[in-house]
Amino acid sequence: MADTVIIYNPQSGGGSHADDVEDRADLSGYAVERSEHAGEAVTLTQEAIEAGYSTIVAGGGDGTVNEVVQGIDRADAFDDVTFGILPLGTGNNFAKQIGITDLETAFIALDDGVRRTIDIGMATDRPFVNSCVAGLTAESVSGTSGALKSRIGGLAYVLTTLRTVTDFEPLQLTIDNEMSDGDTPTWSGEALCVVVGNGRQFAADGTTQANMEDGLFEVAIVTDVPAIDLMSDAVLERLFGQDSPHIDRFQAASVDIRGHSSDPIRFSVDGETIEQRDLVLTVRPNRLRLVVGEGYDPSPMDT
Ligand SMILES: Nc1ncnc2c1ncn2[C@@H]1O[C@H](COP(=O)(O)OP(=O)(O)OP(=O)(O)O)[C@@H](O)[C@H]1O
Repeated sequence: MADTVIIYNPQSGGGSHADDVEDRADLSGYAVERSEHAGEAVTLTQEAIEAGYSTIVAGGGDGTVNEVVQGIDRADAFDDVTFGILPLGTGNNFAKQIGITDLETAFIALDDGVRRTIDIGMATDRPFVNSCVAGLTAESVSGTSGALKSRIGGLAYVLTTLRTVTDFEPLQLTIDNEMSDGDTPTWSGEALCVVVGNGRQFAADGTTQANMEDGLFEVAIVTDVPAIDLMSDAVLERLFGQDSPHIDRFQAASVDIRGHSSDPIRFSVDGETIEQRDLVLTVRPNRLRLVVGEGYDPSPMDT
């Protein structure tokens, strides 16, 4: 039996890749399981693990990545399997961050590439690889310019959302953090959004890469936005770039977010929306064994 299975979403990225995927998978001797409806990749992953596959590949976009990671978690198999990605979605945001830029690169990495073991985040009992955003969510991902992203990192996604939102009520929050030195500071106040990043695009120091193997989240609290025209990238960069007075940035091993109002807060956990008043986010250090591309630099902050 093959030891690698591709959990394939034929609808991702608008479809039309089925033949390429099946042919190329055949060449490498990988099995393919197609999902037939949203959410099915979770159960297909659990079944594949039960059947004995040791490398589980999400063939799709960020939604499929999310479902396969949920499946690995539900099978309690982080210690047993390696996770890979074929970037077949529209955005492929997470795949790009780990050097998996296109289909052929992905197959080369699966066949013979580097494996790293990265941190994952837990939003209570829901695993995430990229981010959890409270408040404003990154709805305008497609409208985010690459240039702005390369200058202010993953926050660019959230901040360009500000252009489409006119009446967003700030959240009243208390946030308890556990820092790497054991300190547990509390933040309390009004925030437009809180971005808890695990992925490489959420860099604490304003660069575009964060370390995904350091056991820490990169946290950014956007505290206020001046009432000026945000349409130009230059304005966003000036307001929210390095040392911005409008953002508090820090690293933490756990983040406990509690709303002051009785209304629930909207959280986007790797793109899935949940609504609740409180949420505890913890890092599970070095938890997910991952197939990465050549562009993946394990500790970009140190270079
Ligand atoms: N057979 C299917 N038919 C319809 N929807 C499906 C099917 N299989 C999976 N899905 C759903 O499609 C959603 C979107 O897929 P996915 O994220 O893989 O691609 P995408 O949206 O094109 O890419 P990205 O998220 O990277 O922009 C997933 O959340 C999944 O639940």
